[in-house]
Amino acid sequence: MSAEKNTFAIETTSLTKKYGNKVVVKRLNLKVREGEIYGFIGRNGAGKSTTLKMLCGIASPTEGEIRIFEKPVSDPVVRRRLGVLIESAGLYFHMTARQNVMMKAKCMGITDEKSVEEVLRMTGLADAGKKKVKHFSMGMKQRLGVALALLGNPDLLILDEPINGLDPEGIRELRQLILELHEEGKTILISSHILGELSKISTNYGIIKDGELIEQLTREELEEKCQDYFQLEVEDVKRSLALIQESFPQVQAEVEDARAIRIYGLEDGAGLNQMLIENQISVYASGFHRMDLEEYFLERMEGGRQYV
Ligand SMILES: Nc1ncnc2c1ncn2[C@@H]1O[C@H](COP(=O)(O)OP(=O)(O)OP(=O)(O)O)[C@@H](O)[C@H]1O
Repeated sequence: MSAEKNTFAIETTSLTKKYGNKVVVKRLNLKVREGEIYGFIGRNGAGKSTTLKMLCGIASPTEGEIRIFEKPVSDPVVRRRLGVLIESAGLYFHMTARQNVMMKAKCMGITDEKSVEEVLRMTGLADAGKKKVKHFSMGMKQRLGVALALLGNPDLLILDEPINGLDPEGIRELRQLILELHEEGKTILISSHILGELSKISTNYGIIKDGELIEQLTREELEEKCQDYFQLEVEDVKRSLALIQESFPQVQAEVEDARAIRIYGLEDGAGLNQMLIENQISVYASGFHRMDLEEYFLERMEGGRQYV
């Protein structure tokens, strides 16, 4: 993977957007370093698209500041370094892929045909021939949207939900393309609510909930958080917790629901079961689990667990 640098491709300070009285993006301090694939994750309506629109200059912030490559987003130099795929990619359905790309190239003042061929090749559309966009699969349309975003060879790509509507093959192709672009040194911000997919490519994550950035973390930090745990289903959660804390003071235990407890940092699962049984607690089920990334994100977006 390409090396991450220490300069910021995107940095926002207290970025806020209100629609009427509703605050949909709240004081966001988003930081994306050059060379990262930044997975921007949140449920539908969390504020992802609104944030991305502000980053691209499509929507104006109510408050706060945005810097792209350490310059204001309005700077024309910044505009040229930015490629964007947001919502409907602005495709002309009665035209072919090549005609669409040529049209956008013309609007951008790009006259050399090589650039057009290059983005078609990179997105696997060079052989789409005379087929009109209206006959394209969803995957082809998304790839064409990415091709348009790639015109002008931008250093930063902002892709809003590019996986939406793609079949597994389309997802695999897009993933491959994003990884190749990253290898070339591009910084990529990609939003999605499909967590499993993002976790296959992202080097960094930002989790947005109700307009607030509740966490930013690296892939390594995330993997560390997805540690093994021991899960117990017992008849008396409260008494079990007290007994666990007394007998295994080094572990961290948390209530999952009315019957289940999660224990981190435990090595001797059998010993813990034995201790509970000796104390007349019925253990219905127990075993070691590994939290996957999806589970972690869901818990963060649902407001976290209750630690004891
Ligand atoms: N132009 C607008 N006027 C009023 N409210 C809006 C407007 N655009 C978005 N919103 C509201 O802002 C909130 C955040 O929407 P946004 O589209 O940014 O979320 P999202 O995380 O991208 O979700 P989705 O994946 O569903 O697009 C939602 O409650 C939405 O209804």
